[in-house]
Amino acid sequence: MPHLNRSNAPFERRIGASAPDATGIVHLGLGQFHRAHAAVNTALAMADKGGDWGIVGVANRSRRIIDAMQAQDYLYSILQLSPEGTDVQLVDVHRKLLVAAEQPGDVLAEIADPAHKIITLTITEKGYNKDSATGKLLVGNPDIAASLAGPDTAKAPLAQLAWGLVKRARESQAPVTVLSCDNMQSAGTTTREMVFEFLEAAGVEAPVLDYVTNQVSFPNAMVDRIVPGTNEETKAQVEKILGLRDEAPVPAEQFTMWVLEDHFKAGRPAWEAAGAIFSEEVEKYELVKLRLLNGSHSLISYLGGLSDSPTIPSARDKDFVAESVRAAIYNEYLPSIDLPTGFDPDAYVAQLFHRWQNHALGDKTARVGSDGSAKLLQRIVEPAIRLLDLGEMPHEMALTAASWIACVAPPAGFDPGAIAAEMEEPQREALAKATAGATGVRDHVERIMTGGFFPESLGSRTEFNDRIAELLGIITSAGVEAAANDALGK
Ligand SMILES: NC(=O)c1ccc[n+]([C@@H]2O[C@H](COP(=O)([O-])OP(=O)(O)OC[C@H]3O[C@@H](n4cnc5c(N)ncnc54)[C@H](O)[C@@H]3O)[C@@H](O)[C@H]2O)c1
Ligand SMILES: O=P(O)(O)OC[C@@H](O)[C@@H](O)[C@H](O)[C@H](O)CO
Repeated sequence: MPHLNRSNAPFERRIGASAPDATGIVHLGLGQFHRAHAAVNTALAMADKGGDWGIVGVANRSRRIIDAMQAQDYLYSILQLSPEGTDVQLVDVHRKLLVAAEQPGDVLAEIADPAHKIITLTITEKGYNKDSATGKLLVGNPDIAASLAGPDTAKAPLAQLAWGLVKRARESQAPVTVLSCDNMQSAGTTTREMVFEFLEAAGVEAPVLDYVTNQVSFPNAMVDRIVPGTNEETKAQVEKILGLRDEAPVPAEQFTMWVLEDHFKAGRPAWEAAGAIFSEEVEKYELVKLRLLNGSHSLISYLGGLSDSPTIPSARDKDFVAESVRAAIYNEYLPSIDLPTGFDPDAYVAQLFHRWQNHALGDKTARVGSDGSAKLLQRIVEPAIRLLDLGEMPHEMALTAASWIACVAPPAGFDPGAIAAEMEEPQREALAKATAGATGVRDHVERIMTGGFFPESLGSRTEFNDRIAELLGIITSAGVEAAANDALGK
């Protein structure tokens, strides 16, 4: 089977125009989501309105995607999977690819290059190194600590960004925009805070701080498209449709949404031509998405993981999962959000349930359930505290926490099974250490909730910890469906 490249790529499958050779964007975190979201929007914007917005893509450590894309003249496929059908489209928007671990100096030089007007990020929630308990930069994190000494030591992506901005400040002072495309509340503001804390901890000179204050913007943005991991089946499906071998395709649902603040210091692609929405209510959209979609997604993944559902749609098909998610959304998440103007929550929720039923996409519960310690902070803390303050018990937030604990930090003697074992959890070891020798399920929960994994404002709520422990006890003794029914008051 011939490999995809520029000479054999079918023109009619191309998304938008080919990018020009000139690059205007540097992207850190060349993973699945960037390639199916910002890259696609940028190609579409340039097809309609032009601009020198080719992308320099930076992978963190692995050469896998880069080697495959380079062998294909930077082209790759989006395998769009939905109940309505399957389609392949080709993206041609990257013009240079780097691996940060191998070319750290080159990454800083690309960030500092005045031709580059936007630095986009998908470095994952944990990549911001924000302390769960204090909200401050984790200066003690080994990668951050090692990166503080100087630009040559920059290991973490956040540090590469910060040292790249220092280089830019010292060389050209050219204005630039840093655009986080990660699932975080106040994503831009958070990025700015972490960058500033890093620069202050590194002791950089005052003019650099002035430059970042005045010449670098950090707009907030809400990003949305369900983009699972690639596997051999993805490649086989693309091959069948295209008649070409693509080693770097990305599966994705059809739905896509991007809401951004229009605060760009040095211009931007005409993303509105691709359907992006520019709004001053972005933080409200972020909350809607992080709670209704991502918060529910976490709950589906942990309930699914504990009931042998390998995919989100197979979990969502279970009545007790669907009922739990509806209760979480309508009783606990929605009342916690000041909705954007004109927003129709029922239509949004109906659309979510439809998206979660996408068996063709087959998004994995293990993917969605990964990194829970970084993600649940964005999702359950405020809605839980809100209800507790009103004297009500947030049963579904407690169920989310209990099922997460059951999956990644199970009490002694409980085996959550193979799907839970597949979930990546950066705090797995720390959680195991914190709970070692716990005297029972209540003590186990107490050690997690007060162990620095959650802010004290939630961890200190005894009544919430009691409820988590009750539900965790039911999960371990009678199973997750029984716990979900208990949370539903059945
Ligand atoms: N996949 C989705 O459905 C989706 C949807 C919306 C938003 N997002 C956001 O995009 C992020 C990345 O998702 P993805 O699907 O591209 O994942 P991915 O695993 O394909 O890519 C993650 C990228 O992040 C970087 N990274 C990984 N671990 C890191 C670490 N410990 N520190 C710093 N950087 C690290 C790597 O460079 C990697 O290329 C998510 O965490 C989320 O915030 C994803
Ligand atoms: O990407 P994460 O790791 O923040 O969360 C997992 C999923 O909820 C998420 O990837 C969704 O698929 C995505 O946020 C949809 O836009």
